[in-house]
Amino acid sequence: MWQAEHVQALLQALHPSSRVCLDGMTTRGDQILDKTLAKVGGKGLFVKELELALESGEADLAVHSLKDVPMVLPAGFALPVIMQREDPRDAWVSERAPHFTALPPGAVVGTSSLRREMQIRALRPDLRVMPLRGNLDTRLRKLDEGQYDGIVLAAAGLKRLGLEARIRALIDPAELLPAVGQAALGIEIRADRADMAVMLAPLDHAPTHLCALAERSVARALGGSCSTPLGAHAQWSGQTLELRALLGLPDGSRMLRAEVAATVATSAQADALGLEAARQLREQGAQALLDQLEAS
Ligand SMILES: NCc1[nH]cc(CCC(=O)O)c1CC(=O)O
Repeated sequence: MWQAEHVQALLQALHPSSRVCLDGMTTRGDQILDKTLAKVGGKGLFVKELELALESGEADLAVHSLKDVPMVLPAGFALPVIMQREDPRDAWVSERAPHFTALPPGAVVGTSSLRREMQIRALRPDLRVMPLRGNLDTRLRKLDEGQYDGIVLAAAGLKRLGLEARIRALIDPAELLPAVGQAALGIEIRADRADMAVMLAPLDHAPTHLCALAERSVARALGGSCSTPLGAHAQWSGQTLELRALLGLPDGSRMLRAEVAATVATSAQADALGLEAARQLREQGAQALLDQLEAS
């Protein structure tokens, strides 16, 4: 809702003679909270219901956390706008230790993300990683009740909801590579709504958009799902796009890394950079890893 209200306010300011209305919806991803996302399975858990509203014309645009948007959109939909991203890092929230690497042996870390679990266990195989789901308040409450020694979640969500004070450490992407699209908002429309694309265009942030395309390209090329332990993070430094990607097993026993950079000005070049990262991962045996993940 914060994200939708944020876009509503920006759009309303851009188009004072229009009325921008909010139609709050929940999705399967919001409703099913007793399972990890990897176990709920299926693509588009956080977006499908919104696409139905776009399809029927009940809604003109849908605001998503880009992280939750599948790498391939269903036919007839488009994602013309990627907004400037918040802090893309993961955050460490704990009263017990200044960082998860400083926890005593056997301590319990909460996260339901296989990407986070893999990277935490690679650095600290002795820690116990336990499932943690629910909205931000629920996750913080479970921590405060003492079920975990610390939890890891996206810094962006905490910052947006004014909970930044809970952050004990912002984790360096070199230690914990963020998810594809983390901390960026994407706006989805029906592909035939050229009128909406024009109205929304000023909300797009070109550097974030290029980063997001590169990150999404590597994930798409590997053909994983939300249960694939995959991280990808791009940074734009004026002209050069730097992209890092990481694929491995949830227990952290195997991790493949790619790092690529190129001068990027167009969407096609950003896509190509993602493909190059995927190629590097495949060269190191990504397919065998993906097959092993699929079978497990
Ligand atoms: N459904 C998971 C999800 N999708 C987006 C965010 C956080 C905000 C963002 O990355 O934009 C989260 C929660 C989390 O990872 O802690």
